[in-house]
Amino acid sequence: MVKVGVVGASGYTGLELVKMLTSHPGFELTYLATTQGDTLIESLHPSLEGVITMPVEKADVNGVLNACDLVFLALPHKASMGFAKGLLENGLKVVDLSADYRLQLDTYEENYCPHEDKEHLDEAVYALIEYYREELKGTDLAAGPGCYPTATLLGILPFIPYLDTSAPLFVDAKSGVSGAGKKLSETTHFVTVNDNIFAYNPLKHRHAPEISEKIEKVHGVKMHVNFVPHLIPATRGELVSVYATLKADIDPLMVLKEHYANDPFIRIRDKPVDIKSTAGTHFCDIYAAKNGNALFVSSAIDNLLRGASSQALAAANLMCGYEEGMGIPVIAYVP
Ligand SMILES: NC(=O)C1=CN([C@@H]2O[C@H](COP(=O)(O)OP(=O)(O)OC[C@H]3O[C@@H](n4cnc5c(N)ncnc54)[C@H](OP(=O)(O)O)[C@@H]3O)[C@@H](O)[C@H]2O)C=CC1
Ligand SMILES: CC(=O)N[C@@H](CCC(=O)OP(=O)(O)O)C(=O)O
Repeated sequence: MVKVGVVGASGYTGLELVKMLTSHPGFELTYLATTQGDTLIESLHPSLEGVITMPVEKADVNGVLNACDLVFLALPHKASMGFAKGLLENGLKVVDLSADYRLQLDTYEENYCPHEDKEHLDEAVYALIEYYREELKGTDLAAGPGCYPTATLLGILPFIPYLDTSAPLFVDAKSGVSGAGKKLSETTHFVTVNDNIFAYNPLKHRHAPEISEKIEKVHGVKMHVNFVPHLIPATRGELVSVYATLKADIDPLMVLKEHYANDPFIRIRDKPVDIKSTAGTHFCDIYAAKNGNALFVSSAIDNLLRGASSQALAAANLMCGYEEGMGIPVIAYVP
């Protein structure tokens, strides 16, 4: 068994990791931490009462090094790299869910803050599983993609060779409120979100440069991404609609089916996709259609799982020589 820990265990993605790791056949959960510690996991998450009992420590690099072979960092940006540095220097395997190791240095510093661990940034593998599977098998540092970039890239990457790259690319994304993490804010307040839907940070969200950078890395094509996220009155789930212009006469569903023929966690749908069918799972459901040269691609994921924790777990599986799908959830919360 590989010994694993979760730092940030009180948060939403931390909880999802604990839920999956409790019954994972190849990983033994040996360390849990938050900023304060001194509690039990079932006290932080009463839903775990009767399922698992385990102490939660105050987060500490030496504590992780003594207890774990691999650690998941479910921490906010900036906090993560401060913590990861000491672990990586000591040879620990790290799967980071924040943005700290996702981007090349200039993109990161333009959109976040000065980087505090430049030394390890180049070693990080972007954990968009279907595109970086082989690299993940050989790395000690996986960087979990953002939830919106995950759904967007899985939908649009197969089409990049067929797009008119001089035409605008629009990404219209909708997310459940858990995408914002557990901290309280006016934007995520019940009264703001209930019976409501609204765009936020239109055309200037930090995930647009992440999507552009990864399109360029995979296809060598520079594309400006017009990205508009919306908040919807749902707890979890993300639906991304991409509007693009084709330069070639293709059958969109055939392109998707051929591209993902060997990817068991991508489901190509013949009808428009919905969030509920992926809630609680690692699946990304994708649908596409065209009208002349107008292309519509729609993808749905669970932001907490495929958008964060199950994608992190799939990366950890590959980093430890396990099957990608080991312990990965596939049964949706339906109805
Ligand atoms: N929510 C989502 O859908 C997605 C989230 N992510 C990323 O995953 C990461 C975690 O997100 P999420 O779980 O939603 O966030 P939450 O705010 O729900 O949880 C973050 C947790 O980190 C803990 N924490 C904060 N600072 C520190 C620190 N210095 N040391 C130890 N623990 C700390 C907090 O615990 P406490 O205050 O109790 O100590 C908190 O519980 C973020 O980087 C986020 O951007 C990525 C993709 C999707
Ligand atoms: C609904 C909501 O607020 N979502 C978050 C994105 C969450 C996520 O994937 O991403 P990071 O790891 O990059 O924070 C946002 O718009 O900032």
